[in-house]
Amino acid sequence: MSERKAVSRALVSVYDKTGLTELASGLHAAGVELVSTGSTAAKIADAGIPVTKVEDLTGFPETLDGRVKTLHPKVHAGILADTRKPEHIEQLVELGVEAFQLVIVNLYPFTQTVASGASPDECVEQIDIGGPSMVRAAAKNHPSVAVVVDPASYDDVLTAVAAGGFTLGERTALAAKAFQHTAAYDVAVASWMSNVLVAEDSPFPSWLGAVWDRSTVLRYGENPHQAAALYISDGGAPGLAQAEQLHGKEMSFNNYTDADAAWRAAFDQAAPCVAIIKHANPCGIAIADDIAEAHRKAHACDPVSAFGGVIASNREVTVQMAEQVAEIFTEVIVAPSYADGAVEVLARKKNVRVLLAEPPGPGGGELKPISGGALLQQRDVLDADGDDPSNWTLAVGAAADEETLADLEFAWRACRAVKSNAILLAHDGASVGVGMGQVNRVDAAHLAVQRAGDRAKGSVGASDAYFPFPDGLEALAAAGVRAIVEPGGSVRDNLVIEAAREAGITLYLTGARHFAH
Ligand SMILES: NC(=O)c1ncn([C@@H]2O[C@H](COP(=O)(O)O)[C@@H](O)[C@H]2O)c1NC=O
Repeated sequence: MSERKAVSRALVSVYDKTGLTELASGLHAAGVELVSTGSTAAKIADAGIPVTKVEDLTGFPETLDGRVKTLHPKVHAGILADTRKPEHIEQLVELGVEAFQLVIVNLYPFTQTVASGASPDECVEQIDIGGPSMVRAAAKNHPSVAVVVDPASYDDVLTAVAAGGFTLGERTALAAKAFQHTAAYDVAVASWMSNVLVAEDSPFPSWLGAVWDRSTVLRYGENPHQAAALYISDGGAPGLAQAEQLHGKEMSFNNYTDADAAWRAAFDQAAPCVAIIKHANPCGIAIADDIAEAHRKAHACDPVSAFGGVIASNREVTVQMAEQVAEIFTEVIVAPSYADGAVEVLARKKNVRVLLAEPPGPGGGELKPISGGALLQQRDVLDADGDDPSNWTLAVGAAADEETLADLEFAWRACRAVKSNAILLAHDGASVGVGMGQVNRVDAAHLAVQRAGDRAKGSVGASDAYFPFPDGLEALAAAGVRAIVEPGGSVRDNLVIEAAREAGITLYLTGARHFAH
């Protein structure tokens, strides 16, 4: 273990004064001399703890509304002197500067000020300059100085000081944290400056900076030879990545991607809904008045594929639903809450991962890496005019009755959870046949019909994009599908509509498309 470096002098300058008095009192009791800025020094002094004001150290008043407080060689030479070098120590003596071994700083609340809707001038005033300068200086000089940016670490600071100071390993880890902190701060400032303050006629930011914190190292990635980890975005809306695991084996990479798809699919429906996902595609989606019933219907769509599936529920999981799930080999179940006793029922299976998550947040951007760059798009949400049946165009056939229209709407919303080319057949609020991920639409139609079997007859169908030729619609009609909803917009729409007329089925056009690749 590396030698500890004793702390005899600390510079403390904090905006967030949480735990400050206890920290200062502990440091003072350990014989550490304290130097502090304006209101930090005032709070320490009010607690009866001796402290030197930075102005007394520099002989220069804090000025320009606090824009200049610690930006002074007497402060920065004291932080930056590499005390491993005798010549640095000699220079400090010549200049009458004393070294710091500990720097404790937290920064002006820039992000919170922007979020409060403050004016540009007020936001600019909350860009901390002196603080990051001290933090970066101390972090650079970690062989000689320990730097602390998080009030939650104050107990550890007092423990380390009492133990004779920080080890080099501890100082290095603190320095890395400190640079992460200033980098994240600068990402926030740079994003605001370049994308908010500099007005540009584009819905997309001219500059993208992101901060991700590693949450968990996963056992492996999509395949066992791929290493993988889960990261959480700083400041983003909470979702599946922050889910609390209530039971079961460690989540895998594929569990996360499937659970994410299931989560989105379940919340695409307003009624109580259960989505069962395998390999990012639904093998069952259903709605019902009761969540256990929705699960029964979703499972019935394709019980073979639902084996080892990932289940999402958009309502509290009841004990009854848990009893049903416990009968089936399930990899993951995710829900916004669990009724008393439901987790215990699920936990009868040792391995099933039981997750509690916040419902998916609204809209936002979606970043997709490609070689050499990334694509950014708005998240696909089901709120286009064309997603509302009252805006659909009846292209041909008898207008759907209330029940049929409800099924068509369910199918339309469920279909967008299916990888394209996608055809989904539904009956009574449940998928009965799903044709997913085909490289042409007619094959997706055949697959949906094949999976539905006898259930295709009398069902309704949804297509995530238009039929480029009549053949896909004809395949559905031949299997007995009685009403279809699709975006329309093909140059051959007239042929598709004619095929629907000949088959005697109802065809609605939405004008909206929901590809999922
Ligand atoms: N200008 C400076 O020289 C300067 N030095 C330190 N600060 C910040 O002032 C705050 C502490 O000030 P006070 O102790 O007055 O509350 C800290 O958040 C610190 O990061 C400064 N403020 C802004 O840049």
